Amino acid sequence: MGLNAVRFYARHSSKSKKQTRSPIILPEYISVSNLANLLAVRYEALSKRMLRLGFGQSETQHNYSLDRDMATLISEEFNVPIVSESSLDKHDLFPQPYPDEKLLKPRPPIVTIMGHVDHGKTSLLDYLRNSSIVSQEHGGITQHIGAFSVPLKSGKRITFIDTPGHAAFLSMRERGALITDIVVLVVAATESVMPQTIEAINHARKAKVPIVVAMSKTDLPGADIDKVTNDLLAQNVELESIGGDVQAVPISNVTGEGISELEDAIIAQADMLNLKSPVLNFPCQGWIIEANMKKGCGNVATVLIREGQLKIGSILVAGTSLCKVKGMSSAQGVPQKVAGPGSAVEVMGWKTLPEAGDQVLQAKNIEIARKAVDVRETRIAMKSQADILVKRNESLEQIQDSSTTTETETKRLLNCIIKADVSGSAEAVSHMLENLGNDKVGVRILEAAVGPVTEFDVSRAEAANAVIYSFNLKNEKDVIFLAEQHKVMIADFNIIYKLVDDATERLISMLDIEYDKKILGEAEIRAIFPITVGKKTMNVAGCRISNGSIQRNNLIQTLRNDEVVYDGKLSSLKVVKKDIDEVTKGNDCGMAFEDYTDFSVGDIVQAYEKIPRPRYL
Ligand SMILES: Nc1nc2c(ncn2[C@@H]2O[C@H](COP(=O)(O)OP(=O)(O)OP(=O)(O)O)[C@@H](O)[C@H]2O)c(=O)[nH]1
Repeated sequence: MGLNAVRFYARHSSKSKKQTRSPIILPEYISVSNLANLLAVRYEALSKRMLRLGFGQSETQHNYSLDRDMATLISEEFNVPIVSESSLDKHDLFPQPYPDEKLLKPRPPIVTIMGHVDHGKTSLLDYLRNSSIVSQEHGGITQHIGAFSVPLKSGKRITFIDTPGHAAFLSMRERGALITDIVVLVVAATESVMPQTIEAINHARKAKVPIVVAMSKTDLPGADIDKVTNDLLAQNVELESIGGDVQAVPISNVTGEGISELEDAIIAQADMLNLKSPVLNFPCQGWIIEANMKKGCGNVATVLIREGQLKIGSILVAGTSLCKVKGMSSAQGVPQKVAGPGSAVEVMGWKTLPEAGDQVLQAKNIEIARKAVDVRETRIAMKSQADILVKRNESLEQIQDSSTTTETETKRLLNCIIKADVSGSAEAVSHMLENLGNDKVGVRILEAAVGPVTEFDVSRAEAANAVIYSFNLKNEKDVIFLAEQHKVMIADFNIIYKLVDDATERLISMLDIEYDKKILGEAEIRAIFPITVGKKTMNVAGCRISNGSIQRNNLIQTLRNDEVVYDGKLSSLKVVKKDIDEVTKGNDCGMAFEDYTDFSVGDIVQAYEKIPRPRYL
């Protein structure tokens, strides 16, 4: 039933009621029996009330899932106030809008390197990472934390994400985490544009992230910059050298030639983007780049900071993970006390492992963080409950659908569940059954699966009025017994054509029986006599038998101008005043018909027998 109708009934049925119960939170979907639990009423009481509200019988079943609007209306009927799920939001954490432009400070660009396999992404990242160590005071061994920053001579910095290009970029973009400001597209000048180059271009374009091209392997013979330029043009990437707006820098990851120019190009692009973030007096916000368990450190996660400053002791929430920052270190292994926008730091202190792509938000204190985690967990639980309910409803509907639509106006369907020894035979059986039938009857396969018939198959078959075809299987006695109890047919076969014959017979038996009429005798109505039976007067047809004979119990039809005007039975057959069983050709008799007196002189009365026509597909 429609929501408006329910609303109408609810409005008109509820007297002014005072809400007395403590409020409940309704998920997006809830089953009828779960709603009964939540409302603390018996299922029977709830379904009764629902029927009164105008819900259909099927909508009051235990497993039927109600959407939040419906459940709210019903709950109101029981005086139970509802707290909307959105009220959970007030305990959650959300990214803060940027303050006044004047309070924003320039931040380093965040760069992802993408490109075709073997074109030099890793080599470029290695070169950049090594150069970052060399130029660091506390130089040491770099640790892989998923991102690192390269300080430049100019004092500026670039942060590179160094998880495998495509995967990281895509998974984060899918989660709505647009972390990257610029894509460096590595194209080997020896090979030029390749399929993954095009893919990377498309990803960057979709995400509206500008590209800087790094033409690698220019130290090798065969490097052809013009070809790369033209091939990129064919992909609508117009390089500056031919008047476009995309910067391209020839580099060698082996000699390091061109790499500082590439850094300059990235900075120039970043300047155009005018990347700025709030730093002071703003909660720290960022993204999880990687997370793992580290021996001696517990759960660690790399946080790429976009806004604010992260400090030891800060409280963070990412997804449903909570962290009181115990320690931080850079990709160069340098411990950090404070990290600002554009920095990637490995953070210790996570209670549980967050996921790459989770947004990181700072909470003012641990209570606020805990509440946020709580509401997020509640939301996830509600979502998964809703998903389960929706799935359950779908399968319920499917079963109901299959049982109710077994007989459609146009075609009757034999519902079948096929169980077979191997998938090949399950497929073969379903293929053959699917092809059976005609425009009036056919087979609907609810399931074709491998393995013996289960209790679930039996209950499903019962609900859907289906036959279970079991092919080449030994079924358990318990299941066979259960099927017998529930009058479910398990048709067992080892030979496929016998199975097909069985299904064919079942289909044939579903066809309507059509009959031919064999005329046994014929009479003409020659006069109409009124007779008195008790206090009633009724008309009787005076007939003469012109052909064959007419018996008292024969099926009778009356024809007028060759059209059947009556089809039924005699209520009496008399010769003179005597009841008689049969009158033969040439004799006169009086006939009265069951519920029919509208006959006329000249009508033809025929006695007939119904002969069923043979049925076949
Ligand atoms: N001569 C030369 N060799 C390079 C250059 N860049 C990369 N190589 C070599 O090319 C091969 C592939 O380089 P990688 O950096 O592993 O390429 P990749 O794009 O990271 O490859 P995947 O990770 O497999 O996608 C390696 O043998 C590198 O040494 C370059 O600029 N010049």
